[in-house]
Amino acid sequence: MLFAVTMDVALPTDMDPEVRADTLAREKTYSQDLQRAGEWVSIWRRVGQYSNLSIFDVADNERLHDILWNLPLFPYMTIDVTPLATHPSDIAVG
Ligand SMILES: O=C(O)CC1=CCC(=O)O1
Repeated sequence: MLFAVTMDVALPTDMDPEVRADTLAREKTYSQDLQRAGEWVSIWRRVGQYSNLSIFDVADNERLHDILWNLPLFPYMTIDVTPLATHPSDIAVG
């Protein structure tokens, strides 16, 4: 199942710099492991925002929820999920 997910990040301005650096490093590793596994298909920076738009290809809603819930940055994110269906005009479909 394909999903488009936006993640808006709002880190506390008074966050301890070491905690911030550690959280961001863990987020990167977590994301890249899932990209290598094929579930996190792509990640794009939304221009001018501390936000990304990502495409996920996962087994079901529960798997996506599990992935998002365990993001190291989850406590500092506003997340929006859009389930995707094939468009009949997609030339890859015919
Ligand atoms: O968009 C961001 O910076 C947050 C994020 C999600 C995965 C990642 O590596 O960074």
